[in-house]
Amino acid sequence: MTSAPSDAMPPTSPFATLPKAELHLHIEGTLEPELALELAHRNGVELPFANADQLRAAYRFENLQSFLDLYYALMAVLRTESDFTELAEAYLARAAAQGVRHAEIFFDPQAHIHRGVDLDTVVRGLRAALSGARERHGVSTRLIMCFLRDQSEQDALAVFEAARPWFGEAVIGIGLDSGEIGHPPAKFTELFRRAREAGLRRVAHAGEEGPASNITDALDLLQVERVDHGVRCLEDPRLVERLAAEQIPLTVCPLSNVRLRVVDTLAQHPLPRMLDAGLLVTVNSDDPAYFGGYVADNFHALAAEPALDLDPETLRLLAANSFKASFLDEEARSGYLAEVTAHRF
Ligand SMILES: Nc1ncnc2[nH]cnc12
Ligand SMILES: [Zn+2]
Repeated sequence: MTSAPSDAMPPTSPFATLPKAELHLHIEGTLEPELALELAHRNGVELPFANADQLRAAYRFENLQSFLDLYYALMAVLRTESDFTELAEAYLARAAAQGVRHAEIFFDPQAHIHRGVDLDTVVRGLRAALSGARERHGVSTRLIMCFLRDQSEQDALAVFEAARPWFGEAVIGIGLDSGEIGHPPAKFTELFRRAREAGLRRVAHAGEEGPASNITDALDLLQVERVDHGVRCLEDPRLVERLAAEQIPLTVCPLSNVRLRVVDTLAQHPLPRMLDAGLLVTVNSDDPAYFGGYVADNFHALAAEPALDLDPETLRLLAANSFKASFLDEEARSGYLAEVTAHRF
């Protein structure tokens, strides 16, 4: 049995030290096969994979849904507070080694609550890792609670209300993820209205597999401040003009787009066209354990693809964009931007 290919950069890659913010990262998508098997063993969860190589070999996806099926199934191994701490701690160590200085981390509360793991277990576990991340790893962090668009708005609202005690200090915003086709933003107007009222930041996956109109609707109906993926915006020239004029950030995930067949090959990725159109594009890893690379691996893969023709200054711009698009305050943002400017490739 062969393993799925990896897009990991060589240890000498200059992109490992380029300071960057990661704005599109599902913590559950950082569950590496080795940790999944260890947690399965510890928690008495049976998995149909005998070893990490067998599990990795299953990481070949036809589309978003075929990935999501495995992603949700493997979450069964995450049961206790310390499982979530271990998961987040492993991500932070990897992120630091990839030049990440700030991470706005997604988690999927419904995916845990629906299988009997309560919200406090998840948030307490994640917080135990994130609270000292600045000191231990040099990475500042925020949490963004994502809602599953293929579930009802009623269910989302119940979880939103239960999470209120965590708003502010622990959870700074909400997002919208999971299967995009057939689940348009219009389904979640009340959820996002409540989030606005509660002073939370707002992002949504849109224009990954779904049409460009999902991006327009996420902006108009949900008043999102950032769009996750957004690559299909290019199908609507008026939307592109608007995104450029308003400098609405797009958190693009190149290796994810290849693995989930949003694009056929990295050489055909629309990122250069998005930059040419004046869009505020950032580079992110999405679900790095499943897609063959973390965020610096994404930078490295882009730089190594001749057809994309991205020079080092463009890659520096992408790193600068990641801080501009973050929810950091002005002072922190300008400190990080100065570090990006000073970076030597
Ligand atoms: N790429 C993706 N799109 C939608 N939902 C997700 N959940 C985790 N990764 C996702
Ligand atoms: Zn995502």
